[in-house]
Amino acid sequence: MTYQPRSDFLRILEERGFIQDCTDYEGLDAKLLEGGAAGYIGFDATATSLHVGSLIQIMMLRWLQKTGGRPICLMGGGTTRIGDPSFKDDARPLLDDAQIAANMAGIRQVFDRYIAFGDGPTDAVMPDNDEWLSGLKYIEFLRDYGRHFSVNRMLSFDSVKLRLDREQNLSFLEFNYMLLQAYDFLELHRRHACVLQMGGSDQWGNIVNGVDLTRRVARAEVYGLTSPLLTTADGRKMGKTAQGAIWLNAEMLSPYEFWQFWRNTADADVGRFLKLYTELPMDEIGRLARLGGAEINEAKKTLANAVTTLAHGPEAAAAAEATARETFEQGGAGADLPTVTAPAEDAPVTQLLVRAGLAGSMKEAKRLIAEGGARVDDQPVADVAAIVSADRLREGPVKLSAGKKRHALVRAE
Ligand SMILES: Nc1ncnc2c1ncn2[C@@H]1O[C@H](COP(=O)(O)OP(=O)(O)OP(=O)(O)O)[C@@H](O)[C@H]1O
Ligand SMILES: N[C@@H](Cc1ccc(O)cc1)C(=O)O
Repeated sequence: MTYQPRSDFLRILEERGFIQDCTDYEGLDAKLLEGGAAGYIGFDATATSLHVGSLIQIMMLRWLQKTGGRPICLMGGGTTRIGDPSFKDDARPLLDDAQIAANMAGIRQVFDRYIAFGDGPTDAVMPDNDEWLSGLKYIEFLRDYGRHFSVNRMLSFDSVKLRLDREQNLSFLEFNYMLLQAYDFLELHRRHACVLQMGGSDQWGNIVNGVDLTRRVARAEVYGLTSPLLTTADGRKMGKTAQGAIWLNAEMLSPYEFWQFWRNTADADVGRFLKLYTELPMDEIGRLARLGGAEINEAKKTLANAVTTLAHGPEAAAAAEATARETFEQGGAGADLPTVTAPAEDAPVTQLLVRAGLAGSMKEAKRLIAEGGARVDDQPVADVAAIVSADRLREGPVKLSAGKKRHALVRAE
């Protein structure tokens, strides 16, 4: 984008790499300069935690708060009952009300770490769209709002087009999702004077529809802003449906494993991740990202410490760093390693590797041993039939390793 924003919020978002697209960049900039703008991001309650993909969105809300705006963290209690089809190959499994409530409780805990909630002018609020969606009357909704949507246009958005092009089924239930998310924006505009909706770039279609609906119905100018999607090394969107999600909730991923994820960042991603996921000053990030050779590892530790401190607090970050130091630099077995239990009886190493999640199957475990990648208590395992004895298990936790970086402890039940 050639336009140079003047508002702190957009300047920071732009220089830190958060911006993919905006419905009206200059207009939004002018709105933000008035001060106190309310902006929202919606999160469906499809799991008990958010993950590093949605952390990009949380960081945007955090920057909005830091620069004087009002974050609205919208819980999708209502929309979760439909399931967003955007860029999804199949319909999402339908969750019941109890699951949705439990998921929302988990997600709330995540937010409390990043955003300040309350009644002050920049304090965040957390409404649930079930409040207004569950009471909608079908015919009234169609007459008042449905008439503003063009099916022709809805079908043109990439988020549903791919499913249609592949002739995969898109149910009418899912097709309605876009209308409901659009209606949320209008409702948040009415209730909280919300002027901005943000989200990952997969949300573009849903966001643009909300901007249009609010313009038509409330005759108000509101704005949409999307971020790039964080992808895995093989180019897939990182999310909770992707294998191996990096969760923000300590019950789903220990702070140690979380720390390790950042510590193992690819060299080329260090600068990008420091900008998106930490609040370190830009010149400091520039210096860290330029480090080469072995020194880049210091930058990765700085990244891991900063992101873990935000997610789990400074003590958890320090404990994770200490465990990593013990495990990798001194060859010990840190207490924070992921731990599984096993019966106190002789057990094949292959079975324990699978139990600890270090191998996906017995076949994979055997291959790991055959290739020399498995260790028990830091000693290489040479025999695919090797066992860990009951006595050894009773003595205390056994350390298992797969390659240099993946470790786990097995304790006797
Ligand atoms: N990898 C990612 N990079 C950037 N933003 C993301 C990423 N994954 C999700 N988001 C954004 O986080 C917000 C909340 O997403 P939500 O948690 O509801 O579902 P999801 O993670 O997209 O779902 P799933 O992982 O099941 O595909 C959305 O704005 C979405 O675009
Ligand atoms: N559709 C969004 C979640 C969302 C729900 C309701 C909204 O109003 C906005 C966003 C997602 O799947 O990530």
